[in-house]
Amino acid sequence: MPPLVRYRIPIIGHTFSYLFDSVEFFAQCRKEYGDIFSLYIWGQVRTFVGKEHIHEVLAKDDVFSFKEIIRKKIPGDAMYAEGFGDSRYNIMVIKEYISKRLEIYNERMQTSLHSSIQKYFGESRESKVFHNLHYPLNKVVAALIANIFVGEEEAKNDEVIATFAEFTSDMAIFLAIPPILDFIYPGLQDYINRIPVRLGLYNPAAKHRNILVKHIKKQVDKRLKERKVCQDSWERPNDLIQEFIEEKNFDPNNIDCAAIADKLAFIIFASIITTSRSCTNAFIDLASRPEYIQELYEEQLQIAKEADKSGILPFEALDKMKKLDSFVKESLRLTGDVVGNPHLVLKDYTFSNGLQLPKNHVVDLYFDDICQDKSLQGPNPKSFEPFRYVNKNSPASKISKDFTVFGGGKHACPGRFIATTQIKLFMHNIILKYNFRTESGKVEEKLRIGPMTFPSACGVIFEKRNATN
Ligand code: HEM
Repeated sequence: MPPLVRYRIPIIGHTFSYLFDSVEFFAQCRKEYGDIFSLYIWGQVRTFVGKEHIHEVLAKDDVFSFKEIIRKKIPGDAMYAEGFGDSRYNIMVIKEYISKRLEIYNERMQTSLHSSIQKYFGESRESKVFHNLHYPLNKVVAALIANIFVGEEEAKNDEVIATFAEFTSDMAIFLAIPPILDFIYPGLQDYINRIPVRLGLYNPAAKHRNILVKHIKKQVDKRLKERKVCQDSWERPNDLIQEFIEEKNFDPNNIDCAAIADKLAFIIFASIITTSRSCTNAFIDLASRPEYIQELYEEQLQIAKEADKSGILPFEALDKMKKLDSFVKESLRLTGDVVGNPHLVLKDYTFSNGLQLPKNHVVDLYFDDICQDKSLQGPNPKSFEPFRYVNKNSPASKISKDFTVFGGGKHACPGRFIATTQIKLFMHNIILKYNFRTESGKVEEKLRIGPMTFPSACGVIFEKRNATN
């Protein structure tokens, strides 16, 4: 078994150090116990795996499962007939229906971004201070993703954008409840959390599901009717609804819009807050370091020459944002989560170094051990070096042994291409349009809750650029 780090207070074990001193505490454990060690947290022994063995966890999906942890924590099975759906199908949807067709969505994503930036940040030449930028940026990303999932028309509806924006945080309540009852019996908290959902007393998904069903029904009815009338001259809409309508098992005589809404649920859950959080972090990381804005601005100005009259860039222009891509990747690398991405052990397992784990054990990845390691990241791994990846053939969407923000192995995030595309497009536009800096004039740190981080709620000063600055 992995070594259990010494602790003094029975029952509480390492819970306090995990919650209130995670950065130093994990570094100390790593130094004393090596790259695999166990801690006693919330009444349970959990194992943390560092850089030498993280890839074993990510590669062996017959042994380690992230999805099973989500299933245990979020009662998707009690809210949806099919739970959170079949993960192979979810991956296929993202790869085949979205990533391979990103070019088709290019113009729409940019148009959506232009209007969202205008809506939330405005055209005024006077400087303005915005606080808590994660809130508007979550809506910006929600509108972008809704556009691809339910189409251009429905994505303009505020109700739809609100559902896309709020779905994950409403569901994440189950992840946010501290598992205090696990001190009494491991797993008790998840069991109790499920009860009100099973009894039909509480269901955070219900409101969003109804909204999705209403808008999907409107589109499906409209499209089937128009296709019949227009026949060959009908212009096929591009979005996930249309993809689902064209699947073999879709029956136009027995349309189940709830089933279509349920197909979207997990993908909405996985896509929006992850992307908006990273987008907000990248933006505040740059506002914190205004000395890099000019260099990035010059790159964006050069690329903007390829835009058409409406300011839409060709899809290939994204590949030319070399410095911006590196900046985004550095921001992702320094997200600041010390540990995370828990996996359930599905069967007894022996690591390549001989340490053994029993079935049903939980293993977390020790991210800092990769993200802040000199041998993997090069000199000054703790400092933010925005152009670290320029000319390294290492784009932000690339998973590798030294970059596990999108996981790795078979279950590496299939949405990473769309996520990085959206973050870069947002940053490109915001850099071209505004000058910005933190209100404090300092580097703003993320909000830390235990080993996890959230975007800073700090003030950022926006000033609309003149044509000359
Ligand atoms: C910056 C944004 C994002 C980050 C940091 C992120 C991170 C991750 C990570 C670490 C995993 C791996 C979990 C594992 O180890 O099994 C994952 C899986 C997943 N992500 Fe993302 N993600 C992001 C955006 C997206 C987007 C935009 C989508 C959808 C369009 C998406 C869909 C998924 C799905 C469906 C899975 C599960 C894959 C599977 O079961 O094999 N993600 N993501």
